[in-house]
Amino acid sequence: MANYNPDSEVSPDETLKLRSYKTSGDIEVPDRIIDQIIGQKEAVETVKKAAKQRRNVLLIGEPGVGKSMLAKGMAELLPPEELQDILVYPNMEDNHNPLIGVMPAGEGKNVVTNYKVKAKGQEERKNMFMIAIISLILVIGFVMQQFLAAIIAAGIVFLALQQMKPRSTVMVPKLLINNNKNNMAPFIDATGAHAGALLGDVRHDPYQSGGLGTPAHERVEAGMIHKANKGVLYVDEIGSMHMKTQQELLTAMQEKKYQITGQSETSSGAMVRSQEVPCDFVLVASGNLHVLEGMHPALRSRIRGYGYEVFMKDSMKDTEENRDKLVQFVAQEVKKDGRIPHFSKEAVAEIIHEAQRRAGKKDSLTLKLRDLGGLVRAAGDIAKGEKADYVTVDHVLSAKKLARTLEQQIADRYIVQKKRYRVFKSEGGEVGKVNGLAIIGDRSGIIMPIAAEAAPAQSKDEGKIIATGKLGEIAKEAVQNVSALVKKHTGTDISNYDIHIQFLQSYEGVEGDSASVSVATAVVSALENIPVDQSVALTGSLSIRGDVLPVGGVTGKIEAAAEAGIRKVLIPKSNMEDVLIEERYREKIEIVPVETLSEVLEHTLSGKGKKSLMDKMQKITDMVPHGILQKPATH
Ligand SMILES: Nc1ncnc2c1ncn2[C@@H]1O[C@H](COP(=O)(O)OP(=O)(O)OP(=O)(O)O)[C@@H](O)[C@H]1O
Repeated sequence: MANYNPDSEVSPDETLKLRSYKTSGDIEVPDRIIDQIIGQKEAVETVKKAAKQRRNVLLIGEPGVGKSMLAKGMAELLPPEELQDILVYPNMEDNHNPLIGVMPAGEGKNVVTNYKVKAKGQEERKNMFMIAIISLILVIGFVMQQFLAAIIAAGIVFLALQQMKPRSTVMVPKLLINNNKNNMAPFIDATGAHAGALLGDVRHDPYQSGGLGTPAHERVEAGMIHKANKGVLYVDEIGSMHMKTQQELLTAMQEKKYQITGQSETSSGAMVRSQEVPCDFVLVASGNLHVLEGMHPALRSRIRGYGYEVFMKDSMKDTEENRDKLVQFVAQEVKKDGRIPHFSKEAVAEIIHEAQRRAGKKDSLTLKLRDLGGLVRAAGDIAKGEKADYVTVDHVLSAKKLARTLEQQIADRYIVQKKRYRVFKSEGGEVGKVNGLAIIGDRSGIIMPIAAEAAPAQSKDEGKIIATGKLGEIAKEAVQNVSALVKKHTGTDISNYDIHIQFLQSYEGVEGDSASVSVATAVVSALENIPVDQSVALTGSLSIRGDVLPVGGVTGKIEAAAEAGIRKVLIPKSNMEDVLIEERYREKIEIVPVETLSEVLEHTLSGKGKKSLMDKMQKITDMVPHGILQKPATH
């Protein structure tokens, strides 16, 4: 039996249940949203605390890790008995300043109904009075046998009374916020809302005069801040909200009430300003780290001072217990979808395997569960299309092929295009040309060919490094790093040369940080005029000591290389445990871990000149006991 961990969120009984299931249908899904949130223990604890104390929360993290789920879960935890109804009444003394009434949830409707009954009674009494007068005129006329005169007189009196008929003195209030006392506290998602929707508005009235207009109080519209009263107001990407709107949001948060006025200055609604309307909400703001740049400093400091900030995780440790949570996740997603069949135990295991791959680092499971949920649904759809009773491993594997992300599709097309136009080769040798590897998006690998040319320096003083494009800075740094190394072991002084570096058809979204080993190899090849084996691709970051340092996304990169027909791929040794390539690629490609630049050159350079260069390097390494070309010392 698995060891029981006292800190665990799952009890031993539950653990057993999770392990002995046949399909995901046997797994119980918790009712509360907060209990459905997986792998974000600290964030969940914080939100529970914040709900108790009615504190604001700022959630920072990658997309699809459960930020909005946490906000919804928080709304469930807030006490519903505090819910209120809000009414807006006409103000007889100042039509432009409607009055606000607040009462316990559920009562607002009754108040409005009472007013409506009263208004109807008054109307009926007026109509009765009119009918009585007209009837009297007609009777008198008929008695006096003055039929035509009686009818004309009745008509005139009818029109006159209609004109003179005073407006009802009973004006029905408008139910601005209608809650049910059995409801949970409101959860309002104000992501991307403009000022009017967020802060409330007063509609424009084209018939303001002549008695045809709509009374001001009826034109008042509640904002999301008011609808979130006693509940949660959730704003994702808060940094993209207009500064002025953020400022108003802060005011509303501090005051817990906010007057409603017309947001458009040219509208008649702008003349109307209601009494203060309660908006006692808890703000849950979210976004990725960049969001902080666009966030109003005072709003941020308010949350920091009177609330909590949480950095959400994007992966969790690959333990038995956490795998169990993913089992629960699959069951949840199937239940939420409501149309797809449940997963067999093996199919769930395949989803867990995909979670390992997507984490991109060793012993981890991804927590980007929105994307993983997409895979669950895609596999479910395939099984449903086949009228299968449950989802099998094959369905998941087909879904993986089918449900490729945009970045993966771009990467696929890229490989096809680059092959067609021979931007890169996967065989033979070429001087100064290296098949680098890069990542676009989250985890899609692509081949990024790099070309280097070395020519004697044009200027007398010193050669130049000419690297263009978005990745130019990285290239320059790589060449600077490599220059000391090259000089040491080949005796060639890079500064006597102008070195041109080009990233061939590099794609805009490429993260080029891991290209420095490739750049260095291309430069050495160009300087020494030794071809690079084009059936090899490589990735790695180069230190000035000549060590190859770890990089991200190795799995995606290796798969892209295999897909492109490359036979051998060099990766930093310290990344070896992060490799989780799919079975079908294992046969296709040899993965070689490397620790130093000399190992890289050993595997990439080919043909004439290689041996003498390697010998030269060896000699220098022997001469420099703690030399830069040695393997790093292991302690
Ligand atoms: N930690 C989690 N536990 C369980 N399910 C999750 C988790 N994170 C995401 N999901 C699944 O992904 C869906 C989307 O998650 P959610 O909307 O909360 O992400 P988010 O972090 O708010 O993303 P974004 O910032 O892009 O809106 C959820 O409805 C749920 O199905």
